[in-house]
Amino acid sequence: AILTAPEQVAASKQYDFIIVGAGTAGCVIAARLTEDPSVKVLLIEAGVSDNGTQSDTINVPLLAGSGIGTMFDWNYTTTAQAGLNGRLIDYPRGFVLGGSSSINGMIYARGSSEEYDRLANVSGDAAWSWNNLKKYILKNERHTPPWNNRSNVGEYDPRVHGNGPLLTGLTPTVFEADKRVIRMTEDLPNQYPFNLDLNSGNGLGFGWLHTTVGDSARSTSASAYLHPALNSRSNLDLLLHTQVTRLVSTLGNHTFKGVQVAQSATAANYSFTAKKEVILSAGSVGTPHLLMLSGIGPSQQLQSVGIPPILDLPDVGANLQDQSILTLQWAVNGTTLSGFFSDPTAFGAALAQYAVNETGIAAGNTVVNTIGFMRWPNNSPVLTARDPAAGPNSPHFQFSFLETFYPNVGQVAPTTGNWLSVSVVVQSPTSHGSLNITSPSPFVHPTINPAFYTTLFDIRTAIHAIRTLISLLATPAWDGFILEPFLAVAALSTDDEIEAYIRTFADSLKHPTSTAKISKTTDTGGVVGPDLLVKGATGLRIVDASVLPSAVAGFPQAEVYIVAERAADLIKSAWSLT
Ligand SMILES: Cc1cc2nc3c(=O)[nH]c(=O)nc-3n(C[C@H](O)[C@H](O)[C@H](O)COP(=O)(O)OP(=O)(O)OC[C@H]3O[C@@H](n4cnc5c(N)ncnc54)[C@H](O)[C@@H]3O)c2cc1C
Repeated sequence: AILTAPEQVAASKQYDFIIVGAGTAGCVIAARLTEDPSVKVLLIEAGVSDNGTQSDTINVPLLAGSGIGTMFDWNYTTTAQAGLNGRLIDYPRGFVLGGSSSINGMIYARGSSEEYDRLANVSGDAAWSWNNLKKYILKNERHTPPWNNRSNVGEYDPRVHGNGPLLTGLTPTVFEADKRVIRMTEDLPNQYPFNLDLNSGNGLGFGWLHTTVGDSARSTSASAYLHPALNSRSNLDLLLHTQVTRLVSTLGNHTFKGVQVAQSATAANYSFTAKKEVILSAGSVGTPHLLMLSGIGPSQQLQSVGIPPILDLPDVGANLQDQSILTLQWAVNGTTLSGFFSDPTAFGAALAQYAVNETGIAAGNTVVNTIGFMRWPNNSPVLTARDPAAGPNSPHFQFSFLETFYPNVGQVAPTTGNWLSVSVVVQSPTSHGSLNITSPSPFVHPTINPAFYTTLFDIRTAIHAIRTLISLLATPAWDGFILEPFLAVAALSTDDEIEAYIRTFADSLKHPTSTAKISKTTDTGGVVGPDLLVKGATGLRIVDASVLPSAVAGFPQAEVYIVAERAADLIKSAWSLT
């Protein structure tokens, strides 16, 4: 059942599990646990439905990205970023069923197998390794053809895709820039190798991008997992528009099987108790915030804002990692989507066509179809002290090829010409920030400091990536296509100039992780053990991006889905469920 107010939860109902957050991970857990008809689950989501008047913003692939800053977003902001000239950065997180999977950029790239092997090493549990996770990797996702049934032969490896509920696919339209990327991999395979499938565990090279688009619509954790379960099962209740404000320690000790909820700062509080476990899936911001509100975290910090500490876990909120993004733009000779995006009539016509029969440019992934993952050369001095990549076959930086002028913060897109933008991402940053609590009120946002570009490695890697990109676009594959760089790009020559560009324009890629990170059972640090149970607590597990040990070697949503699939089995096995 879908409930919209806490008083609708029947007092007589005894839930086995309470899941906090119907986001990417939370919907997977809710759907998998309720496969056992004997289990009763209450899923609590602070945000809104994905099936309302503005749900096109979520569902129409062309509109990906436009949920940012709307009612579907928690609308967080970072602290002033010392590495970005003191700028404050918008920090979106999904405030809607499906969580961030409903407002994200839809890229589905599992990345390097070494990422998962690192998870196994850090947690001391070999079951988290790539090879041992194979079942869950395939259980989550399914490749589907684009709306126009364009053949994808040679653009992906069907053997590495499964038969799961989440739909993914490749672009319905190939652009000139995509052809040039592939030609470059044919011309210079040693420098720029072709990667047949970025979901195969091979984390390096250039290839076609899978996005979470299937049947002409965005596929989310809610559309793929939650709604089918809600539609067919009576053992799952979803409580919407309701924030969990505190975890309650039921026995007056470290057993956290209760939650307190409210619909606003002034509304009444209600409490619910789980018979078996509370599962926190509130995301890399929501999860550490809620732990701290409940007295679980760095004791001194909690005391300083008037929260009585119950469980001292200094790593709650610490270790925040994120990846940053900026773009460089070139005028090109050939049609891109620049004209389409600057023509409201054409844009409107595409949406009108979509409304009629879910076809056309609005029905598939559009802006970015090809991507490349690269490393520093292995003998680079910058790697001498420590290589932060997940392993020797994992990337340090990444390029995405965007079929339009993609402005950096504060830039305005030219209204004429055809443009190619390439985004530059430092994939394995060494900067670490933190998330801190400033008030005992659950309705006051925590402070979020990703600490972008506060290490020499990160700035040197971004400079190296930009230089690599400029020389990449000078290879023969791009002849006759690239006309000239945009003004701000043309001005880049010295390292100082490139560094200034980075600090002026870098933004968040919106990939925060590690604020409740996993560690070995025997480690004193970390927040959860290999079974994702909170260290020192009973009845409390965390399943979301916050447990990941570091910024991911691929794109995070794929890993979150995979972790959640295995976590569901861990929970089932702990309680002998089917
Ligand atoms: C704009 C944007 C673009 C992105 N682009 C990509 C991309 O292209 N590819 C990719 O792989 N990743 C991308 N990401 C990142 C990716 O979406 C996230 O890493 C992933 O979805 C996180 O999943 P999660 O389960 O940890 O959290 P979420 O999916 O964010 O779920 C957390 C849920 O908990 C709810 N919640 C929080 N606190 C409470 C509370 N106290 N009570 C009740 N409910 C609560 C939230 O409302 C939300 O629904 C992007 C993210 C954003 C925001």
